[in-house]
Amino acid sequence: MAKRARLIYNPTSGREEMKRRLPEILQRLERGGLETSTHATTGEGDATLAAAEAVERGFDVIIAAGGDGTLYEVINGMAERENRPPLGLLPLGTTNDFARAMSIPKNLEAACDIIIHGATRVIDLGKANQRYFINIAGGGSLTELTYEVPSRLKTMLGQLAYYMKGLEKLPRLRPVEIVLKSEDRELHEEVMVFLISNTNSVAGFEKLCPDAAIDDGLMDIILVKKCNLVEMIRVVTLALRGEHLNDPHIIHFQSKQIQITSPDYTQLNLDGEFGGTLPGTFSVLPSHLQILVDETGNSKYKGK
Ligand SMILES: Nc1ncnc2c1ncn2[C@@H]1O[C@H](COP(=O)(O)OP(=O)(O)OP(=O)(O)O)[C@@H](O)[C@H]1O
Repeated sequence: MAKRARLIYNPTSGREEMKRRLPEILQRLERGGLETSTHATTGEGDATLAAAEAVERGFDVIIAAGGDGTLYEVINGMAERENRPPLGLLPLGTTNDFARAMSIPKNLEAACDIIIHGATRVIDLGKANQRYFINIAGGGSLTELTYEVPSRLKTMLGQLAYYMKGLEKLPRLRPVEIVLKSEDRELHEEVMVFLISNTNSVAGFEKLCPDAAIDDGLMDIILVKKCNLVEMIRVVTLALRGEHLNDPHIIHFQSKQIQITSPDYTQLNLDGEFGGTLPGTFSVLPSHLQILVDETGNSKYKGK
């Protein structure tokens, strides 16, 4: 019997690619044995409602087509429900960190074939207060830039929009004071940024947390201590090469649960989206979601 799939797609994502390619994608999924119905998201939060509804309706597969923002909303709709079906990804967005971490190609035919093939990998999810994240949670002035870029600008300029916004923000960097408590430590620090990572590749930093594994039941915590602009640029440059962990401005450790408080008003960024403010309790939900992946981990379309 054919499986029933629910394709939740963001029509504005990337360069509105889904608007053009939907018929061809549906046909490919259908031929591969997935009877697929669609939900086009209408705006912020809609993918969360659509994903929750898809679980309730008992679909065999949920497919998130969009960027990391759409994926974040979809996992937030699924995380608290029982009988969560496997989740497939069609990466369309400006940033597809999670898809990249899972070696899911941007080539849509190849990504459809991975979904059709049906191999799954069980992964951890992160929880930040009452919300969930799949890639990374963070805070501090550096992380605020991602959700300041309007969706329309992102569609027009793609990745460039982030960098422009990032450069504009650099002179405004200021540290925040935090108290971080985990199972085995308590830190009082002034930090430029704090990151809590589930995967090892984040926003162009492919070796941000070399030890982070998506299924190890642990989060990787990275703090960048207070520093000046020149030091900050040095840390970022080292981080791009994956050589930052021994820098004196970096604190790095792994944990299952942490609490962070701050006397400063500090926004949280979850997978690139606004995620409330501190105080925050962050934890891992081990083996919480099945992702449809290329089981060889070695797609011939890799990187395309
Ligand atoms: N119909 C819509 N119109 C405008 N915005 C939408 C619509 N549907 C969803 N959104 C919002 O668009 C945001 C960004 O979406 P998404 O991540 O898929 O694409 P992106 O902006 O291309 O990529 P990324 O977030 O990876 O940079 C989501 O946070 C979502 O709330």
